[in-house]
Amino acid sequence: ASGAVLSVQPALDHAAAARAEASIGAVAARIKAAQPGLRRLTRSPDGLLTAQVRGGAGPQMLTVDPVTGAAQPIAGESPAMRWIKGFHRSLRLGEGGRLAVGLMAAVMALLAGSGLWLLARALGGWRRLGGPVRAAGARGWHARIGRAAMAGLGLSALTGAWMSAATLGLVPDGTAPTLAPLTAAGPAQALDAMPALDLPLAALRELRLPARPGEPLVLDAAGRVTQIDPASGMVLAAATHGAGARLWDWAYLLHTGHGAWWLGLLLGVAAAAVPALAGTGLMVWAARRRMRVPGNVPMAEADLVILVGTEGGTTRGFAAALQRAATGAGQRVHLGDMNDAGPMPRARALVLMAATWGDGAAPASAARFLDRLAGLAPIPVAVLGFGDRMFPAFCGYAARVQTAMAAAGFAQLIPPGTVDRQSPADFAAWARAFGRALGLDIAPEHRPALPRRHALRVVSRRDYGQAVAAPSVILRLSVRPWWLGGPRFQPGDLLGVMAPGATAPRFYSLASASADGFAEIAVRRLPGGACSPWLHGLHPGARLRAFVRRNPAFRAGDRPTVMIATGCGVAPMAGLLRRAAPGVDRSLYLGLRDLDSDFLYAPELTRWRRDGRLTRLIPAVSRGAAPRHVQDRLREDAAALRRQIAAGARVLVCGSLAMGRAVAAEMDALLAPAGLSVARLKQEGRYVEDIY
Ligand SMILES: Cc1cc2nc3c(=O)[nH]c(=O)nc-3n(C[C@H](O)[C@H](O)[C@H](O)COP(=O)(O)O)c2cc1C
Repeated sequence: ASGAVLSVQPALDHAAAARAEASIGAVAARIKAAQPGLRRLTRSPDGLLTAQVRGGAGPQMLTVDPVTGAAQPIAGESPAMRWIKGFHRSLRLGEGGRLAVGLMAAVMALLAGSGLWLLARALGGWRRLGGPVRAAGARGWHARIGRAAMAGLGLSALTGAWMSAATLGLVPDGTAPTLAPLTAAGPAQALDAMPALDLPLAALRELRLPARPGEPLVLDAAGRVTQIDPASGMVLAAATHGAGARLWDWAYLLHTGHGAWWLGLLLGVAAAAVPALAGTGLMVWAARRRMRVPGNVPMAEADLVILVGTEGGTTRGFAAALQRAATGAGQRVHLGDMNDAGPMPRARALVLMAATWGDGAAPASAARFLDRLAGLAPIPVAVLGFGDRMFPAFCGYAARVQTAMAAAGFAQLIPPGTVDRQSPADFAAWARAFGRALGLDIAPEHRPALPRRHALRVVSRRDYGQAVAAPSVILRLSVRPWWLGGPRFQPGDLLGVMAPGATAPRFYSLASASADGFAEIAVRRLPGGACSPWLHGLHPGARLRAFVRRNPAFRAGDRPTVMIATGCGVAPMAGLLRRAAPGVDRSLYLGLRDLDSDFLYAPELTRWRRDGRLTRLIPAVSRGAAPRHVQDRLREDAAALRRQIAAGARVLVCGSLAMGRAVAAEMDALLAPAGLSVARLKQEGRYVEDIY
């Protein structure tokens, strides 16, 4: 905090300093004419000129204007600023305080470095360091704030440690070299006529004028200390600043921002991030403590290692049930995250329980697992996938893990299993088979609690598509604000709805953020569906209960975005646009049957097109004179799309499974000439699908 306050000073000094294009000699002459008692002239890195003047009233310090030579007494630092500076340098505790501050700076440099390393590891490598952070809550904020402030904090900490070491005499400081006094002869020349003073004012650090006749002038400028003969104005002797002093100068500049006021402000912002980092760090630590598993054995000592790949956290509940049952059967069990896989010398089996997210992608706690696989010694393995049969890549990530394990030489303990929609029966059946394979008599059971459900009320409905046999409805639902216990969500997150009598929830992409004050979904009526006919029967005033599932991959941010949607798939796109600001290139390829019947969000999209949030709206109308599908439109725009995506645009796709596949194939074809592919973009988190 003290650093953040002090960081403002260079900018203030910079603003206060008048600039002059003149030479040191000319400015010194001007000031000497106005202040005959001038003894010493110094220039701060920010450009403030200070004169020491000896007059009838004794020595005086003045701030001088290099253009006019006018001077005013220095107001002196405010007591508050002096106090803060003292605190910042030594906690106001003298030499011991200095040492403590130096050590704290060194520790901070280590923390910044190790924090960066951990972040790179969590994001999947140094090259992904700039990529999106998926973690939610305090963890996500800790990572984002840390990443933004890391360079500034590291720099402040390293240079601060160096400066503390210098004031303690451990490394050389910025003291200028001293020269042996020489005597000069003859009447003094005018300052503005001396060749040795013909240097730009910006190079000046200090100029000392002779106190007595016969003494030389001493100039510290441009990295050299010189003695100047007042009679000839020529250099008598010179010494350059040593490496130590130059290092000190750099450390001073980079630490304080004196001499680079904008750097000072940036460092100040970074310093202000420290309290935020401390707060979020503490929250992460507390959450970790709450997650501690009772009876957990370290990985290196366990007979059985259970590793979990989860994003939403539900898979962990199943894993804990297995851990408890196996522990009860006398096994020494380790339960941890797939990302933390390491040596397990005593284990006789490894269990991998992995959910799948975002069309076959790894969940957060397993993102790094496959990279670490090469370092593991093969032991028998059992893979259990968690997923949802609604998704095309059902348990796709678990299948990838299974293939990779086999390739790495891990024998299969039992065939891979799957758990659909967190089915307790699926899990119990797999667990019994697993127990038999290990000779354990276990029957673990786990019934996941439904996520907290919120009461919603239908506020309005808009009906579309009857005329073209695609009945769709946009339902706007009231929600309680989150600070009163209501749900928090972003466009693209999913609303889980359980129709009366249904056994499993259905998910709908949200077309609004909780900040909009309502939840909105678009529902296509599927004949014989478990949920959509029921939702289609709801009218304003009707009540329902629903929960929110985060879908952090489906975000647009402020990057150029290519959105591709058909039918009700336009809902999350509308949500993103509702919250978007103009000025970013966004295009929407929208598949529909008939412009007059099933053009959902037509008024909004037209408005957003006009106010600049949506750069292009490209409808693909599949019925009528010239039927088109979105993939046809993509093909027509191939060259432009290739350019945009190669330049970093994100692609978001939402709609039916068939459409998602057709679009991916078209995209692969049009991206190939740029050396890109859908798979590659997916890996970079730049091609995100929400297809069903
Ligand atoms: C946004 C999102 C994407 C999903 N993608 C898939 C998928 O591609 N394949 C699949 O089998 N399951 C998918 N699922 C279902 C989850 O894998 C399943 O709900 C799992 O039980 C979640 O486990 P977790 O809470 O431990 O992360 C997805 C779920 C969500 C919310």
